[in-house]
Amino acid sequence: MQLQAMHARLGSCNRPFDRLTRQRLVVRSSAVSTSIKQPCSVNLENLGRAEGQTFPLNLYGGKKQSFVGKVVSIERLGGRDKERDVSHIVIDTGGVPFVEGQSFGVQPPGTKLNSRGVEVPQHVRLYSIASSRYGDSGDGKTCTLCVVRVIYPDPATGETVHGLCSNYLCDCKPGDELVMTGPAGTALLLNDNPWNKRIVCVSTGTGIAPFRSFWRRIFFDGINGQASQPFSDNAMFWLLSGFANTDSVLYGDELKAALEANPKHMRLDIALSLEQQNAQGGPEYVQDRIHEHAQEFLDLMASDDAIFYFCGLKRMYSSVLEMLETMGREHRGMDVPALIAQLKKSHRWHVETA
Ligand SMILES: Cc1cc2nc3c(=O)[nH]c(=O)nc-3n(C[C@H](O)[C@H](O)[C@H](O)COP(=O)(O)OP(=O)(O)OC[C@H]3O[C@@H](n4cnc5c(N)ncnc54)[C@H](O)[C@@H]3O)c2cc1C
Repeated sequence: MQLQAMHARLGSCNRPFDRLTRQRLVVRSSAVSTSIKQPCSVNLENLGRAEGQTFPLNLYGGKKQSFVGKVVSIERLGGRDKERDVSHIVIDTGGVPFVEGQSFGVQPPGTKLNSRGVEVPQHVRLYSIASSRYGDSGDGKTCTLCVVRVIYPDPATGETVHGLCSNYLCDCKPGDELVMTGPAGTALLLNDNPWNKRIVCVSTGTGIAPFRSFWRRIFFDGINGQASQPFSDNAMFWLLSGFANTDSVLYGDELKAALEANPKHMRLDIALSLEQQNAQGGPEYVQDRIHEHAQEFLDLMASDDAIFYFCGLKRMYSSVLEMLETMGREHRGMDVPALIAQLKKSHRWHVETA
């Protein structure tokens, strides 16, 4: 069904998680593992709660059953060389609810030996959900993952190592069934009224995945693929994202479309480390882009409403922190660590690093 028709049919009050109340959810699952029963029935009374929001949390996995997701489509996103091979994978979850900023777990097939030499199932890997709660098809039946294929030389032997789960996912085909867990995570939850907030997101590489769920939610979830709520005058979604080069930028066309449709409420800064130079003539990283907007960034940090989100590698976040401290000293003698502690306390500073 066309997205437009789907939205018209659903209406805003008939959406999957908007209408999620204390109810029992039945999800059909076909068996790919003997530990998974079908159909599985999940009691949604134990919802997560944080910052005044209620959301589904850890409905599947751990001591509970996993669920089975079915690959609907897989598309390669940018990155000509294999090292930056990223896949956009749409998965039919049967309607497992989630909210923007959460992750799903995927359990790759096979077993491994644990530290006691006992054969155990492979452990679950987490992947940020890159679609809004309604999925890219708008019917709340799918989620989208954005997965980079992990390939690296073993530091000891120099042999090429292929990450198990990322390669499994990047090689999957439509119709393949995945053992999944979740939804997990409360660190990056999008504020429940982003149309009335100033939201600043900083990412590198596939750290952009949860922020795609944000911009899908903010700009595309309404009828005709438009914003589903009116924006307040100063509402803003500002994405600062770092990639190696133009070819490896993820979701560039979609970001451009969102920017063109919402110039008053969206800002985009992309740093390309192999193509652009910072003020010192070195590679331009996302923290350099923050530095170029230092005054504005610090003003937002000192404001009483802006909300900050960071997602990417740990070293990206430490470089950003270092840069913010430098900026604080350069600009106003601001005590940036104290300010961040305050922002964290008021739930306006969210970090997820891997
Ligand atoms: C909350 C959360 C969200 C995540 N979201 C995403 C996402 O949206 N997209 C995504 O692609 N990934 C995401 N990840 C990472 C993902 O969970 C996996 O860790 C990743 O795909 C690697 O799993 P794998 O099974 O392929 O590799 P494994 O077989 O588990 O191998 C990975 C191991 O290799 C090591 N390693 C990796 N690269 C190198 C290197 N260059 N040199 C030396 N050692 C190395 C790692 O330290 C690790 O021990 C997320 C992680 C977390 C915690």
